[in-house]
Amino acid sequence: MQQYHDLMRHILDQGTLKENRTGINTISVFGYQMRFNLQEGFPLVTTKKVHLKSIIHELLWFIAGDTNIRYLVENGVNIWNEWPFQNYLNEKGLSNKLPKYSDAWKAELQNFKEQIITDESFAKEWGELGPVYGRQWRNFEGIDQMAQLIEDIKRNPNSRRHIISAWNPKDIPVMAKSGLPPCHTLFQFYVADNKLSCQLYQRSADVFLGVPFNIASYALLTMMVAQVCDLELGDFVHTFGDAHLYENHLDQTKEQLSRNFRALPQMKINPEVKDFFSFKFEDFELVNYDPHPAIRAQVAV
Ligand SMILES: Nc1nc(=O)c2c([nH]1)NC[C@@H]1CN(c3ccc(C(=O)N[C@@H](CCC(=O)O)C(=O)O)cc3)CN21
Ligand SMILES: O=c1ccn([C@H]2C[C@H](O)[C@@H](COP(=O)(O)O)O2)c(=O)[nH]1
Repeated sequence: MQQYHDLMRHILDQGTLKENRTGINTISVFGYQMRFNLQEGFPLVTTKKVHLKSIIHELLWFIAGDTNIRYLVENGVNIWNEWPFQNYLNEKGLSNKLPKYSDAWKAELQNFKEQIITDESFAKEWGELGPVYGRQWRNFEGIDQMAQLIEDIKRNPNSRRHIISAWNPKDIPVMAKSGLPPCHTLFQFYVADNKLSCQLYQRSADVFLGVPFNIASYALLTMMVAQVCDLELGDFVHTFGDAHLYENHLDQTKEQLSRNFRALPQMKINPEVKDFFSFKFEDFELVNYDPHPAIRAQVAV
């Protein structure tokens, strides 16, 4: 995890102060790359505890083509709630009464979450994020990119066209309203020496909160694709556009940088699963994860 710490340090040393739509400024750099050899262990950050359960459920939710937060909330995953919630406040004309990040806003967010679980029609109306990742991966203007990718890797591993794009220009304005235009914009697979590698282009990266999730998610995705295509593991290459630290994450970042690395855990996947779309939560087991304690931080909405 040296590489992740190098990225945080690089931003602290070289980053430029920038404003953005969230109201919380960042320090940011443009263009950066990390590489993780997936044979060396599962790249889950060890200098703070990362909630892997959220990552697995989120990935299965993308793969299922789901775009409503209800499945996530039902499974205790709360990382996507703030965006449909803010949209709900805006539509109901409540956003002035409940200023973002205030205690009243946080209390109302809890109510919103309860209603998503208990009231199916409320979830249908307000829990929908629009045509985000799940939609674009499984139904990009009628194309199931994920199913095609798996078939193409099996049939023609040497191809240089193993790409999935979540960036659908037609849908960007709709996504901007209820969710977010995709941050993990495009990814490509590569097969050499019977090993599968994956590279992600991430246009915008919240390095303290989002990036540990993104690394683990794409490492897991690569392992799943490798298993169903009968390939060994290669590298996960993580390429960034705007990589930033929010100003209210700087103390947490320094705290994390003061901690020592620990050995990487291993991810065990049920070897029986050979159909990419049949993976279930129970098919994944993380072993030997011994992280430092979690570090809390507020997500910028
Ligand atoms: N500003 C921002 N940063 C992000 O990382 C981000 C977004 N927005 N919007 C969409 C998704 C949602 N993601 C998120 C949202 C919240 C956490 C978060 O709060 N993580 C905490 C607790 C996680 C938990 O316990 O489930 C953490 O300590 O990692 C992480 C990723 C990643 N994305
Ligand atoms: O998987 C994700 C999703 C989102 N982020 C971060 C990156 C930015 O801080 C925000 C998105 O805001 P934009 O104004 O649309 O760039 O969310 C992430 O790091 N990882």
